[in-house]
Amino acid sequence: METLEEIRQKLNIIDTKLVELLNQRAELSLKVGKIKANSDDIVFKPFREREILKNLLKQNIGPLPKEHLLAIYREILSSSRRLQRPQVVLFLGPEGTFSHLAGLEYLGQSLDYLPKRNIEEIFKGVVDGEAELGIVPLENSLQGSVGQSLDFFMRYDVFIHAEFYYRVSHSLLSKAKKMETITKVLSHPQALEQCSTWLKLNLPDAELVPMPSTAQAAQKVCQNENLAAIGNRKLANLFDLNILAARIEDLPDNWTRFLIIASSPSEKEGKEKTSIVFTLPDKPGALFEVLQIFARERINLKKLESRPLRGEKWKYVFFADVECDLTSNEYKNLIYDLGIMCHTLKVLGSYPSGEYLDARV
Ligand SMILES: C=C(O[C@@H]1C=C(C(=O)O)C=C[C@H]1O)C(=O)O
Repeated sequence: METLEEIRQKLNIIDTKLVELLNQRAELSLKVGKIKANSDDIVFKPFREREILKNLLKQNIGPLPKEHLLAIYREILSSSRRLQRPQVVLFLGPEGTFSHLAGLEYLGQSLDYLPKRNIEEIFKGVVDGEAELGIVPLENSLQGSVGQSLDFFMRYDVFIHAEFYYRVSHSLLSKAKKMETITKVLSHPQALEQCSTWLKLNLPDAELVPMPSTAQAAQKVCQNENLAAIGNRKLANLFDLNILAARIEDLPDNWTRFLIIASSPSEKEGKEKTSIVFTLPDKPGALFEVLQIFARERINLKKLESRPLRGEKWKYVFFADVECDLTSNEYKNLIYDLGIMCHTLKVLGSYPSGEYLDARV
């Protein structure tokens, strides 16, 4: 059997080779960066990245687990983008929110994450060029759409580049080491609600205190051992807290869909989903005609939601996701027909269909 010393020597040799290869890769990223610098092309190419990850998974014969390979590569891609150009991404703050943690997992650590106080500031910042990218929460599998995000797509000139799904799983976090000392539990009202059965069973006497975000709750409980916060388990690292209980949500299959937005449209090919917003003339069959076009072309409608049209009472704007690339040439005539049927029509962008990132891994 090999001795520990021998194995360590082999690891050293492999690490040396890995560093060499990573630097060769970085050289190529810098070259790509120079090419992109001569155009107004954005650096982040989600479709290309997904192809890379897919191919890697095919080649991986183990024993490295798939999740580890993906996590390592997400950081390699993050660094590659950063080498091409410094990248700022706006998210709904403060630091430690689900938006922030989801973004870190999807886009990696090499970006500058800039917190914003509300969703509108994310849209505004992207349009004004304060950042190349923004992360916006669009909908939750249990609670439905984030109405504000839908509304701002109507009002700001931004494009969707990618979507991904992030698991919402809650932990009980505290400076205390045991649950017995906890007298108050702090969190965002939705998180408290999502864990209400667990709380009744395990901390029936604790006072529940609503906070503006799970991240602010985690920050606050650092002050006192009698307090606990509910939020993502990663907040434990961020705020140096203990995880007293994990996966305490009542319904475990809880996911939030996030979108990555930018101020210019996405790359040209290989996209699987398209989001549009439209308003309709006030006449019988107006929505039916639009849906009929999709049915005729055998295009699968993944989402259709109406929202009040700002400034015009009892008028509505529709937000739809379809399962095809409406920006491709193939659908030129269809877009033309839709344009005639709709009062206003805006194609928000086409993008690859999203991955499910499991924060519990
Ligand atoms: C290198 C590129 O830019 C980015 C980085 C990638 C990489 O390091 O492989 C892939 C896609 C882009 O998000 C590219 O566009 O090919």
